[in-house]
Amino acid sequence: MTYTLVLLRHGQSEWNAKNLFTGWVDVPLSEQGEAEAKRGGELLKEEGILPDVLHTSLLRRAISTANLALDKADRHWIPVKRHWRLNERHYGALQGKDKKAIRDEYGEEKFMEWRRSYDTPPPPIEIGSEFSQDADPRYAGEPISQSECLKDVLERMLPYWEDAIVPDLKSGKTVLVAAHGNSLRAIVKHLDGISDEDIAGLNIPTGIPLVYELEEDLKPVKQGGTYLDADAAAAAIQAVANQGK
Ligand SMILES: O=C(O)[C@@H](CO)OP(=O)(O)O
Repeated sequence: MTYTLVLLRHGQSEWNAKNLFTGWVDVPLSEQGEAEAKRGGELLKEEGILPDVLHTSLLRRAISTANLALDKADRHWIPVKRHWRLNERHYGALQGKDKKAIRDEYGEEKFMEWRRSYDTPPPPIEIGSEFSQDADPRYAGEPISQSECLKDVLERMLPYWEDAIVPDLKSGKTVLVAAHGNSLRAIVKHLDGISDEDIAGLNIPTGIPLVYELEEDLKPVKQGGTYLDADAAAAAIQAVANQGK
């Protein structure tokens, strides 16, 4: 028997459209992002991949995407679990900054190190500043960060993966995880056993379901899983890679 896991990055957000570093800032979907989310749900329905349970981050772009997609798939009624451990990577002092402006100011190498290196976090965000989450009640009492690299994301995501997602998979449920570019990169790195170096080259497109069939030991039947719209995914992956240029 295999287990079915569907990973869904939120549709385009208003800040994706403006090319701003977002991280934990809770921005809404753009109109295009809403359309992507609905299309994601239609793809699930067309393929007959119908989630039994939903896991989301605490950020509205993931929550809204899941709601729109599941409504299209007639699965709006399934149980939901949410956790900050599925949030986007905390982008530290870069949150709210224009990607191209940061690239122009610091150069391509530093820009890519902050965006995609496995273990170099951006500079920490100042407590109390406009785009900091330190006073946000949804994180009260939680060990939240002031900046994260992908390694940090993987380490804070794994307890939730093991304690909440794996049990749902092992009970035979089709599991939908609606989350973010970098929290999903962490899950994919873990599932596919991607090296710290190679993960830098992996980007996840917005709004296109990525389906993994997993063996009993949770190894993917097919490395990299399957995007339900492969052509759209290839184009959208390139667009993410080109951000800031
Ligand atoms: O700004 C962000 O939070 C993320 C995702 O949109 O960007 P990047 O792809 O540059 O890691």
